[in-house]
Amino acid sequence: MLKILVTDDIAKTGVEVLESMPGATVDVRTGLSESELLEAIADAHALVVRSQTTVTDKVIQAARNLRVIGRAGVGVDNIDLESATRHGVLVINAPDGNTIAAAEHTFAMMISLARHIPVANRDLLAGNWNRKRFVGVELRGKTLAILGMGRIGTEVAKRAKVFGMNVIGYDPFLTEERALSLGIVKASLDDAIAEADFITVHTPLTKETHHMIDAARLQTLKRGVRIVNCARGGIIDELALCDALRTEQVAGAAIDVFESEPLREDHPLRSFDNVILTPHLGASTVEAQENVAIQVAEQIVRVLKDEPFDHAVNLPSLSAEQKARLTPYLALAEKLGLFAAQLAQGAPSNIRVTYAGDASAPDGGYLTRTVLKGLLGFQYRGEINYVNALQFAEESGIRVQEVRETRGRVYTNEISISFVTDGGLHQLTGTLYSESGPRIVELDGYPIDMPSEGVLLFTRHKDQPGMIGRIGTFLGDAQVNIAGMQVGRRESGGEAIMLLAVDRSVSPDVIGQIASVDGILMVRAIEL
Ligand SMILES: NC(=O)c1ccc[n+]([C@@H]2O[C@H](COP(=O)([O-])OP(=O)(O)OC[C@H]3O[C@@H](n4cnc5c(N)ncnc54)[C@H](O)[C@@H]3O)[C@@H](O)[C@H]2O)c1
Ligand SMILES: O=C(O)CC[C@@H](O)C(=O)O
Repeated sequence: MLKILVTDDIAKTGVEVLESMPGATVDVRTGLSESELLEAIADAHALVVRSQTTVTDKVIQAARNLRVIGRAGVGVDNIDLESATRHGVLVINAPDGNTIAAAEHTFAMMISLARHIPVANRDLLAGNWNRKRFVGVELRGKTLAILGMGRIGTEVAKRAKVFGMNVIGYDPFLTEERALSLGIVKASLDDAIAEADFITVHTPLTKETHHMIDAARLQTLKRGVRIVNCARGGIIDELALCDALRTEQVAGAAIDVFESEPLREDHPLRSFDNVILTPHLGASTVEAQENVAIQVAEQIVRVLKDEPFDHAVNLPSLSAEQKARLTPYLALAEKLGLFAAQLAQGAPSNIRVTYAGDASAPDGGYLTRTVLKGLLGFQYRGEINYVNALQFAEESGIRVQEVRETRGRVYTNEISISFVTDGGLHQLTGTLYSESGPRIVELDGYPIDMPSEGVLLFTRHKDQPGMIGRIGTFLGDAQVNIAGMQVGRRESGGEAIMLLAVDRSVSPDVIGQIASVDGILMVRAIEL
């Protein structure tokens, strides 16, 4: 039975999607202390969180069966991604379900700030009627700097244009062409903020964006600027912002997200009339919560069912067309990796994977991850998967190289692995026949043709009379039937290879007997 643990409040519709998965139990337990979380996650196969649960390295290490962490939302800064990747745990999110909610909240904050709505409301409820005190400013004609022109930044830009604002966008991935099509101006960070009457941030929180607006930058802004943060606490230095509010360098701020949440009761941001605070409500609409809960739940189910999934945060993303093209090659790549592991019998120091012809189209590294999953996963008892394969190789000092060639040497598509171990260099090539599926077509430089499945016996031996007969006799005596045979040699009397397809596993005793035959240089049982 698979266990799906949900530790933050997600919409009921999302929980229902999880509950509809046959063979799974869903355990919804919110508000857990760290020790309760460590206990609950120990046997969980999937974890679903929003932003309240902090998924640390300790939590990931305590999770013996964890395959996937789903974030019902965008930001994954509450998840230790590095640890998840190292432990082969997939992290997925729901990237677009709350875009509109967050953009609308940003706009609500900006208008409230411009027109003093929260403070005027409080004042009126206190019994006053102060029309002169709350004269605001218009958005029309003002300059808005948007830092981070992704999904939410783009939606904010569209709304700002409708309000007649001049919009400047800063984002390393913003092209002139896209800026033009949105009717905004692309600028560097410092140029964007220098002229702004309003600034809003929409980047993730990363090492680069942490305190992107700090004390020094606040001093370079136009006096009287208004600042909105509905992205992540920590992008703007909160204490520096408080100083700039005190000196009136900043005329107002609207903040939804904080460096530490919940915001502590004595935080200085709570003391300003011209500061609007909301408790991380950017994504809190009925629609957004349904969207993200369903989106993440559907992907969790797909991951647990070993079906193709979307929105992986710690794997490269692929288009539907790339996925469809890649699927048959994944099987071949994994079989080649498995074959290589059993051929090598020792850790490789160098692995080169060459993709040729139809197999060489860009794939975000998935095929190489799959080769490594087969190769290293066999040697390290399955602890390697698509998520951690490259990192594992790197940390183990294994040099992995990818080569792409437009044409195969013999076939229209080829995947070749060459790898070096203490025992020497091996090379293996596979291809995908449209009629008969994945085949092994080259082994250590000898052309062969075998399906990449079942039980195989590989020998390298001296090319001398009687070798094949003696190997056949050992197998016959052990009741192992031979289903197919490929032999190859470069010159008579030199070295030769033989690859046998057999009907059942060959015991280590039989392998030992074959290895002891005079003239046998290498023998391997290979199960694919
Ligand atoms: N308040 C909320 O409840 C709420 C809701 C949703 C999202 N968010 C936050 O908003 C952020 C943005 O969400 P999104 O859906 O637009 O994400 P997105 O990935 O679509 O956009 C983020 C953009 O930031 C840009 N960026 C990254 N580093 C940058 C840098 N150093 N300088 C400038 N730009 C940089 C990226 O290029 C990207 O275009 C999320 O990371 C999340 O933390 C908050
Ligand atoms: O879970 C939430 O409500 C917040 C989500 C938001 O911060 C996000 O990054 O998607």
